[in-house]
Amino acid sequence: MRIPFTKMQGAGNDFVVLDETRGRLGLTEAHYRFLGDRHFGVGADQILTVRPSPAEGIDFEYVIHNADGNEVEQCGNGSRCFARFVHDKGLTTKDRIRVQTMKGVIEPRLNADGRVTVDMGAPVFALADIPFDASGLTLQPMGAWGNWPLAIVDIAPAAPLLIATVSMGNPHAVTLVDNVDTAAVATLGPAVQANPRFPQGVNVGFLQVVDRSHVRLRVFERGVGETLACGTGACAAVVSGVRLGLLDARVEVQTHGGVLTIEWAGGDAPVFMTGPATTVFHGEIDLPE
Ligand SMILES: N[C@@H](CCC[C@H](N)C(=O)O)C(=O)O
Repeated sequence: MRIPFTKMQGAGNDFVVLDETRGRLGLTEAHYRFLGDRHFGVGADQILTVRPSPAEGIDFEYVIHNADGNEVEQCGNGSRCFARFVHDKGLTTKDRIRVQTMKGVIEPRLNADGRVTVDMGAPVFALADIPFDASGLTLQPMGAWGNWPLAIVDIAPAAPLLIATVSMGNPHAVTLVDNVDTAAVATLGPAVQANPRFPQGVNVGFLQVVDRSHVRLRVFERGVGETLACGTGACAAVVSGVRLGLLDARVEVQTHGGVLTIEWAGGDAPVFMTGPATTVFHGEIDLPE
């Protein structure tokens, strides 16, 4: 079967985007893996599928598969590309779009400067909802780190690691580092990710605070590995930094692939993410049987 696709990227986090607004393509997990494969397929961190409105007041549904073929709840950079895709393809004329994801409705808005701002909803801290099993762990109030849910994760053979856990629809663990360039992303990322305390896995963020409104961030994503940027990871990192008292409500997040602006007023307020969304090329590909 030959299918059309669009290759897109947002701050270097790259996507194969599929249009299912006029009917399902009937893809399997193996097909998503193939599309994400950088050697045998197209190559992408995630495969995004656009579907018609599932309910009154919602414009589209948007389904996300990681490069490993698994369906996941949320993708921040992908949501900006989704908005650019439906707009450029003439599937909507709206600048503000309401889209159903696996974990709730988010609202991207196309800005005059070409960037996209997304209302990502409020962060979730309840450990069971992340989900994160903290049984037997001493959750901190940690002095200068403030009174918030920090946990010491028992990652052998490395020394215990302090992490902040938060869900942006999908699970995140954030740890502070002195310098992202020397952070042990390639070893600690998979170790935290595979920790059984995260029954559904986790995206692992390494956050370097530069000043109260600037951070640097690397994220080892679930189902992919390290990516050039992670939108929900940027939201999770800023939310964690704000809760620690280290960051202001508006922060520029420098990733290896570009800059994202994250705004969070605290509490139950939604997180707003602003960044680029770019079409790279359109193509067609034959799927293996
Ligand atoms: N790249 C994304 C996150 C995609 C999903 C993530 N890998 C997960 O498994 O939760 C983003 O921009 O948020």
